[in-house]
This record gives sequence, structure tokens and C-alpha cells, in this order.
Amino acid sequence: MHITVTEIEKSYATVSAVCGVSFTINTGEIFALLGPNGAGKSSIIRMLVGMTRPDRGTIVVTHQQAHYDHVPRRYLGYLPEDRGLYPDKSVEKNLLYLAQLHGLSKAQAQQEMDHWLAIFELTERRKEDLKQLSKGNQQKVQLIAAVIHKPALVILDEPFSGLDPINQEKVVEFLKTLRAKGMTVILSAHQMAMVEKLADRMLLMAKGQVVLAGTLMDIKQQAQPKPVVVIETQQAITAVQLATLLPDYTVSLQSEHRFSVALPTTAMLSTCLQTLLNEFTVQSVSMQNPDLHQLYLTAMSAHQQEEIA
Ligand SMILES: Nc1ncnc2c1ncn2[C@@H]1O[C@H](COP(=O)(O)OP(=O)(O)OP(=O)(O)O)[C@@H](O)[C@H]1O
Repeated sequence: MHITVTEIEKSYATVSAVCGVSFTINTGEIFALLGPNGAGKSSIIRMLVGMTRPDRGTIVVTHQQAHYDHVPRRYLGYLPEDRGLYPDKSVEKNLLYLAQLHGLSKAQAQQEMDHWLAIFELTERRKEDLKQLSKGNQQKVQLIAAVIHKPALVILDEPFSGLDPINQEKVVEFLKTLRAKGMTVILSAHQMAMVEKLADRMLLMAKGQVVLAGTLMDIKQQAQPKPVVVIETQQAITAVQLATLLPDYTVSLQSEHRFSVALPTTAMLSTCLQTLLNEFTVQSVSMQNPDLHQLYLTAMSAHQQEEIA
């Protein structure tokens, strides 16, 4: 399934939620929608699934040579922001009901359910009412419900929310499995470490506008984060000493002997080191590769400053 979104806009009363956003999603890729609360991610998802329509701009969804202005329900697996299974029904009843609603025969539904319950280690819990499960396990059932009918496109709004780190990793593996099966996946998430492991391409938004877009590599080039060095000293160093010695740098203490420094430019490294060497013995210096979390923070703070200016 291929999606081309061109200059879409959406307003609610006085709020401009999406302001001229364009992007494409290619078949079989994992596409991440990122941005702070209120950025417009859910508004975009609601337009993609046809729950609302753009005020302006176009959405073209292409699947098996046919074109649509939103993703047809029969091709869609959707994990909405406000979940929506039946808490008083068993895991099994919920999943079989939904799968059959999507057109699977009882036998197919059973087969798919068994497959996914085993992957999420929920086979033993299938007879329990959904409400009896922990939040994390309920979330896993919701994820299964979104994919049980093998949709061409899966949209997952906050798939990692409420999950502990081990279960977050399981969801990463789950999403990789979907991609391996040829499904196209759109996810919105706040957990940059997870997104970094997964997303083929991403769209970083703020206040309805695109801030950065592309692969992780593209985003690294666009964000131009400050170079960060990690420095280890022989003697213990405190946050107060660091702030006094390096008042013009953004420093972050990682342990008694280790801290990071965000340099305004790489050329400032020698000045920074000379200042430190007057007081401390430096044991190691290494440049740190910015991760998506740092790129996100850099981009957001640059966007905020542009807005103020
Ligand atoms: N139904 C609505 N009526 C009025 N305003 C809305 C409605 N839905 C969203 N908004 C507003 O539109 C803006 C974008 O909201 P949206 O839910 O799309 O953001 P989001 O990026 O998904 O945020 P979050 O990460 O918190 O889910 C916000 O200012 C929000 O208050």
C-alpha cells in the first residue's frame, strides 16, 4: 500500500491542528509520526483512516492498482489512541469476534489468534476476561486485534504506551515481523529509542507543521545537532565544578568521573579541553553519535526558537 499526502490541512474550531503537511509512505515500510503532545499526529491518522476529512489538500492511497482518498477499512488494521475492545469478554472472544468481523472464517480466525497469542505468550490467558489482564497484556491483545485479519496497512497510535522495557522490545520485534510479512506500518510514538530501531522513515512534527522528515540519516543531516563529547577524568568531578569551569557549554554529569559536553562547534573542543586540563587529568575523550532522542530535542528547541523570533 502506497500513500501520498499533499499539503493537507485540518482545523478544529479555532485550532489549526495540521497546517500544509506532505509526505509519502512506501509499501512495506515502517513510517513513524513523531512530535510532542498536540503536534497533530492523531489528526493525521484520523484523516488517513477516513474518520475525518482534510479541509484542504489530498490523500491518495494506492493498493492493488486502485486509488482511494483514505485507507479502506478492509485493508486497515488500527490501534486507536482510545483503545476499544470489550473488557468484560475473554481475550479469545474479543479476538475471534474481531477477526470474523473482518471477514476471516472461524478456522482462519482461530489459526491467526493461536499464532499471535503464542508470540505474545498469552496462550494460557485466552479464557480470561480482558479486564483481568495487566495493562501491558491488554495492550498486547489490542495489538493482536489490529493485525489478526492480515491488513495491508497497520496504523498504531502509541503502541508502546503502558509497556515495560521488556514488552516494549517485544513490540519492536512484533513490528519487524509485520514488516517482514509485507505489511506497511504507520506508528505514532514518543519512545525515540524504539522508533530509532524500527522506522524506515519518519516525520517529525510540531504544532501541525513538519519540522524534519526522512530516514534517520536524513534527519541527522537536517537537525545539525551540536557535537557532543564524552570526557572521563581521573579525579572525581561535581556538577558545580563543571558548571563553574565550563559555564558556556551544556554539560551533563554521567558519573563521578564521566560527563558529556555539547560543544557550540567542533572547533571549541580544544578550548574546552584546555580549561579542563588546568584542573583535572583527562583520561579519555570520545565524540558521541547523536541518537534520535537528542536529534528530536535539538529540532524541537530550534523550532521553538524560530517561532519566538
Ligand atoms: N476533536 C477535536 N476538537 C478540537 N480540537 C482538537 C480535536 N482533536 C485535536 N484537537 C487539537 O488539535 C491539535 C492536535 O491534536 P492531535 O490530537 O492531533 O495531536 P497529537 O500529536 O496526536 O497529540 P498527542 O501526542 O497528545 O496524542 C491539538 O491542539 C488538539 O487540542
